[in-house]
Amino acid sequence: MTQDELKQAVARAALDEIRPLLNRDTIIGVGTGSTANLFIDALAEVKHDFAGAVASSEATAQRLKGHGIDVFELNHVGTVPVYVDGADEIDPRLAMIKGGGAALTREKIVAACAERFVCIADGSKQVDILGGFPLPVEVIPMARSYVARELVKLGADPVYRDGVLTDNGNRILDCYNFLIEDPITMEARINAIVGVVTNGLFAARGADVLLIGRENGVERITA
Ligand SMILES: O=C(CO)[C@H](O)[C@H](O)COP(=O)(O)O
Repeated sequence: MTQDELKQAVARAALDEIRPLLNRDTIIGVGTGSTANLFIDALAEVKHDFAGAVASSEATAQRLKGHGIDVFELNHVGTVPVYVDGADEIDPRLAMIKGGGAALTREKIVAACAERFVCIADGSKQVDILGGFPLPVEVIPMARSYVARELVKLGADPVYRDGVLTDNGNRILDCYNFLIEDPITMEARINAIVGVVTNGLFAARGADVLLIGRENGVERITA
């Protein structure tokens, strides 16, 4: 199976996972990226069975609206019963690196407002230790150099993601050569640097359910 087929399989499995939660008042939290896009396409098939969605990025909002799914502002919704999103890496405790698509801050906000986080990923995303994928850090533009120097002190090799502006008008530093033994502690340490908006470690609030796509089918793992 190709990586796209594995992503397709987990997107459909996510629809089955959330189907029992759907009623005409249900608002779903929806993530960003190629796997989340396939989930949105699957969700469109049942769009008359729920109220709408909260989007974790402008791109996701556009895709949802393109399917005729209503998009709600998070401030008007409060909590959502479930948030479905992909990941760049996920470890055995279901801590993740996210933000390859630069949507990490809004993703983390919607995830924080969700009762359950369902992560959908192909098998290539599963790792023992996070950090093979460069950890994204969203920074206030004027703090970029300062934050980079602080990240070096933590052991990372930060690289400015040239030409990328987040939906929040900020910049991204990607931390290379940075294996993360203790994701909960590192998430907090990076977030404590002045000028950091947030980082792509989703560890304090990781996934509750992982639907992982492999050659022999989709495996469901709970935290
Ligand atoms: O965090 C993300 C975007 O900011 C995505 O969830 C992550 O990059 C995975 O993307 P894909 O499903 O395309 O592999």
